[in-house]
Amino acid sequence: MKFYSTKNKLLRVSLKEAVLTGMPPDHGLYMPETVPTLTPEFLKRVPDLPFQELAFELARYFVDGEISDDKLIDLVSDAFPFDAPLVPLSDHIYALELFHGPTLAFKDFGARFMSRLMALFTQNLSKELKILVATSGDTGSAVANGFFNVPGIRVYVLYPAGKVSEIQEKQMATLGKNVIALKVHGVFDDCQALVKKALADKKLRESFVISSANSINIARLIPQIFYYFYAWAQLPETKRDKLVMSVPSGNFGNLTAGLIAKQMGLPVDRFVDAANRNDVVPEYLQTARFNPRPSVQTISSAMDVGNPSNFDRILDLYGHSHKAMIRDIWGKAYSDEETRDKIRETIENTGYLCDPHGAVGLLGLQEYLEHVDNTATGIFLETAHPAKFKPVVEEIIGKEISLPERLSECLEKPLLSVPMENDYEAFFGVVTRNE
Ligand SMILES: N[C@@H](CCOP(=O)(O)O)C(=O)O
Repeated sequence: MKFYSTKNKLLRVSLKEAVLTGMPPDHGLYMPETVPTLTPEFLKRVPDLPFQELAFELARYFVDGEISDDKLIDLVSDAFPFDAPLVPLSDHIYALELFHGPTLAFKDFGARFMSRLMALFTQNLSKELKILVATSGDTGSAVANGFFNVPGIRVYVLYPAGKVSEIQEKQMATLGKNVIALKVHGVFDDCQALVKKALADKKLRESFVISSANSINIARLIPQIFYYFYAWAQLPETKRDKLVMSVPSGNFGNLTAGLIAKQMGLPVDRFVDAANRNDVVPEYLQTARFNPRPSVQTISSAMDVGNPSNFDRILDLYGHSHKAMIRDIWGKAYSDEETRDKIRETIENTGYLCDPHGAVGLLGLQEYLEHVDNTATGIFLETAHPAKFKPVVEEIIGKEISLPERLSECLEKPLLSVPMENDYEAFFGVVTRNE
């Protein structure tokens, strides 16, 4: 399988090159040259496959010819020692819990797969690999955890000062060693712009091997395809025919992975793009105008993205046709007030505690099922554990929630982050410094 740039379909590279460079030199994004189509026989087998086996079977299409089956089996077994259970909230609404990994967010799927892939691809590399990552909360923690202590790799995590939860900050900024946390005076989009500028910087590229662990890197998206199939497979057979999946969205890597899964043959009728007040994509879906703008802070902070990177991939998947895109995606944005009410109402009515991101997903799903199509079964993605947003969630439900042990461990440790201005020269200086 080769990967092309969304800016130039003639530019084709191997998976290794796509993963180790993160982004094509023309500032596009890498896409698989063909989206593999699954046979009906394969789909029939999917419900019988444990997650790791399903991950192996699906990953094979993308790593074709570059990683042996033996190595790939080891990679997926090591990357995914946790589950992604589907939890019913009613007879037609289900939560896909993606927070059972070490940092309690869906980003663990992408970060752990990617770190192992990169470790394989850099085995004979004489230089250190520098991974640059911008985060509004969850990516940073998952990447820091996934790459911590990996020999030959140094990670630079850029996060916006004061705009991630206390727990997220502790998760990414207390590790030290090969994980350098940079607390940037700015918003997430500033961090992302610094990373993209560095990836395109010829001077840096000449001296170092540089890549990104954000969802601009195709290695983050491939493993996210797996859990869409796994979710569908966990539904009772009678409910698998007409499915709607609601994806809380920020940088749109998660939704892009779902759309690729649909093109591969996942029987999903439509996706819901559930957004917070950072609503440039729902706005595009409604108006056909894409108007990126600075992000605003919300209680679903990991989705505070004003210029989502993966929108270009979604455009590419639909041949830049708005008409084609809205056949597959319906989008809506929700306020913090609506998110708070949804968390409160859901725990009161069903006993299920959503995190703010999952609550946005549930809001979108319920509105879709009530007003667009009431005959479908719905799954919303519960992307993070509610304890990651403890103060916000406790204030909403009016009672304390306990912290899973793997979260409380890092709370005792001191923050090691380095403050940094939103300034490329400052970032360049940090990345080029000899540690
Ligand atoms: N939601 C993100 C923002 C970065 O997105 P990514 O999917 O491109 O890594 C976060 O939690 O940091």
